[in-house]
Amino acid sequence: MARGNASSLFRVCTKKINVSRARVLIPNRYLCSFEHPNNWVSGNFKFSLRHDVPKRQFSTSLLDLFRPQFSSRNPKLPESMPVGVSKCSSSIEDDDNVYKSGTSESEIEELEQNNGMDSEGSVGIEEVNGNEMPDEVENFDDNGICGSATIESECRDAGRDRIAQRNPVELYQELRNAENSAKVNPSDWLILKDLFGYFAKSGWAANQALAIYIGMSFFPTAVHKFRAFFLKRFSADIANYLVSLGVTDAAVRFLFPIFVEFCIEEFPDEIKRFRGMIQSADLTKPQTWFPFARAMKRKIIYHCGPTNSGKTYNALQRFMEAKKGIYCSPLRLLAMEVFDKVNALGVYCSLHTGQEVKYVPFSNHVSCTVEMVSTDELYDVAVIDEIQMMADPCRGYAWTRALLGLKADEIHLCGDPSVLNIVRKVCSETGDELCEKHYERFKPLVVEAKTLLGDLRNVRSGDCVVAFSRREIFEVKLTIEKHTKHRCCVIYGALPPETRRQQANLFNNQDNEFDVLVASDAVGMGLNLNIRRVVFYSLSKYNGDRIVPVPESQVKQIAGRAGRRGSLYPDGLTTALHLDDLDYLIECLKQPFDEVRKVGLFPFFEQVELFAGKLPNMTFTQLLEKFGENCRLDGSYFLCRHDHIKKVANMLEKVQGLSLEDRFNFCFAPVNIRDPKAMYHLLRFASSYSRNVPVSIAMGMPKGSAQNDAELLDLETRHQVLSMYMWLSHHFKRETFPFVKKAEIMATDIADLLGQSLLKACWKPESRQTGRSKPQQKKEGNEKPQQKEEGYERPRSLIKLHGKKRQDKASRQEFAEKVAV
Ligand SMILES: Nc1ncnc2c1ncn2[C@@H]1O[C@H](COP(=O)(O)OP(=O)(O)OP(=O)(O)O)[C@@H](O)[C@H]1O
Repeated sequence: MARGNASSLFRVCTKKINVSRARVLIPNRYLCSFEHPNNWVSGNFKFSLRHDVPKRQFSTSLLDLFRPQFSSRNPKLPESMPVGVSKCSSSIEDDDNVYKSGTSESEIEELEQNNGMDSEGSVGIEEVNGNEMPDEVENFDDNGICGSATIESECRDAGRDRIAQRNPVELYQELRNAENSAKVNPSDWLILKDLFGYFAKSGWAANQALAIYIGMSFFPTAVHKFRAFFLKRFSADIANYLVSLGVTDAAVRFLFPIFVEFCIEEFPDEIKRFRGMIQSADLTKPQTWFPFARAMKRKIIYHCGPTNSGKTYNALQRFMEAKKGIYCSPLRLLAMEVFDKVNALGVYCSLHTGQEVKYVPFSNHVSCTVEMVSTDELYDVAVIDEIQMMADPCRGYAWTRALLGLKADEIHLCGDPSVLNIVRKVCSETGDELCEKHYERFKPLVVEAKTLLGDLRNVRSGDCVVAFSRREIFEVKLTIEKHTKHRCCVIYGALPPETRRQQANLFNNQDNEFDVLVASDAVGMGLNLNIRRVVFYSLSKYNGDRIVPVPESQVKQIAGRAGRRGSLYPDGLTTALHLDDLDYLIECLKQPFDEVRKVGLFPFFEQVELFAGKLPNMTFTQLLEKFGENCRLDGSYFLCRHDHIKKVANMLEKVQGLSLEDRFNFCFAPVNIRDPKAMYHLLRFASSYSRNVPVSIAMGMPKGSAQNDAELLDLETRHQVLSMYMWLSHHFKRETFPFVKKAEIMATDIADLLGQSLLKACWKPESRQTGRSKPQQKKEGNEKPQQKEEGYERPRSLIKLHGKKRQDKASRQEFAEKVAV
């Protein structure tokens, strides 16, 4: 089931044991529901409990309310009302699947025979008309002559009306008490059978069934059993009525309340189970998860502006003035920077990241990564940097948690305006006071129209060339160093923070030949760099699935790194390598920030544990899957992506002896899931941990710095494994990870070796996964990648390709129109 779909399906307000009111919030815009039998209103449909039904959580007496709407005669119910059969669930299977489970076709065949049909299906009985002619009915035509056909049809209509108006609870009781079904002719029988097939596929009915906790996956089985029940017991007048409606939404709507009664009686266990599961996957009202923060009177100060406008500087001033403060960083690297900077200014500050805890004696301040924020401690001032990361598909939940849960009198948020509106909304829900401070860039960013004309020999001192893959970064470095006098530092995500800092210092320092920086998008946050000009090598990147244009917000963030106040180059410039990309670059910088409508959430372990209690015998991976499908969220939140968590969970399924909590925690370990070596080590760590034996590092130090790219990749992996070991030692029993000190030393040494290796790196890059080629961009038309004689492949402008595609389409259309004329 689509996650979004499931998440907002319904909310049921319960009152003690009985449900007094159920609100069905169905994302189907066509779906109408009712508050009053006689009012055709779109809105919520109310379930009211019969008080005479003891110990029942639901009753469809409430459905009396909307019985009239099921009548085809209800003038307020348009006959052709779009019921909006939605693609509600993958579990609404096709007919075959539906009827495979539960009662078999042979049972239905038996019923067919009971219904007077021989094996060939021919009629062997009289036709049934269950409606007795009402005595008082007299029907005369205009000439005063009694017309028997008219009377008959009128009587049938009256009978149908009676059925349409009847209480579904009574109808259900009648069905239940019936011993046999009435006899109908084969064509009517087929209609009835088809009707149930249609019912099982009805998105409307499946969605409505959720209100009584019949889950999407159970719905087809429930309908199937209901069909068997109904076909064994229906009365002639019900059959007549249904046949008159045909295989239509109106017939489904008529049957639905009877179906509800049937489900409540037949499936109490399934209903209870599903209800428990849904309630335990409730992520609505996340502000209520932090009662202590809610009890405080917090002041939120939003420092809102583009990059390089002094937001963090001002927030940090308040942080340092406070008696007790916390700074929450998006990166380990930035947490380290603030830790160093603040201590250097004489404010004792500790450091707390996933991998390390550096406690500075007498410190009241802490610089931490946002995931490590404590929502138990009290602070005077908290700073949450890069608050727009609340909308990050994977890590957004950490910012949301920090904003909702921090117990601080004053919380400073630094970020661009994209989440301003949603922060306003959150503050109105939490009751916090919000104060907005708007900033402008110190100096405007200037776009250089000339570009590098596709030639990397045009780089200049102070340039930062931005590429979006490790391979491209090394290709660019190689080319620049081969064909110019410049030397390049590199910064990319897989490098340890220490190495990134070392490379940044090398670049910032004017007393060496390293005057050009080649970096990935990792340069967009955290580092203070003396960049004169940001040059985009390309404006497209691989998003894990395919190659896409770099999002505007990211282009802005990266370009904004050029020209920092107080640096050698206070005036920032930006451009692209190719002229083709210039338009897109300008467009991105011109665009206002997109407004974010939803921010991330992820359940705490306790929530997953509660959920697991409702679904025993499920693997952890299945649990995560189910949680994702069934969790409920308010409109301003989304459930963060957890593919990587599921991948780790899946790998760890075979490890016996891990508790649910262990599994949950292991899944958050920082591991590159695309690196098989790192995954292997994680599996090894978990296996040792589960056996309660000391977890060994089982990895030696390399002999020296890397001589080629394969060795460089190996160093990167080794550092990641050590970093993971350190992380685990802080999240699990320390004694099980006794070699953490050794891991720290090794990690520092490897970071050094990486730094040394990068200084002399002049080799062709390799792929981390041997045998897996890099995703190829599909060739368009006759365009061939231009091969520069110097030996690097000219990156093709995806933006231009998109433009060209549009142009081609337009000219093809034009041509087709001309031909048509
Ligand atoms: N009032 C100030 N006095 C001195 N230096 C300042 C002042 N304000 C900002 N700076 C300096 O300007 C640079 C940019 O400031 P800051 O990092 O606060 O910007 P920002 O808007 O947070 O940017 P980003 O979003 O890129 O982090 C920093 O080097 C900072 O030290």
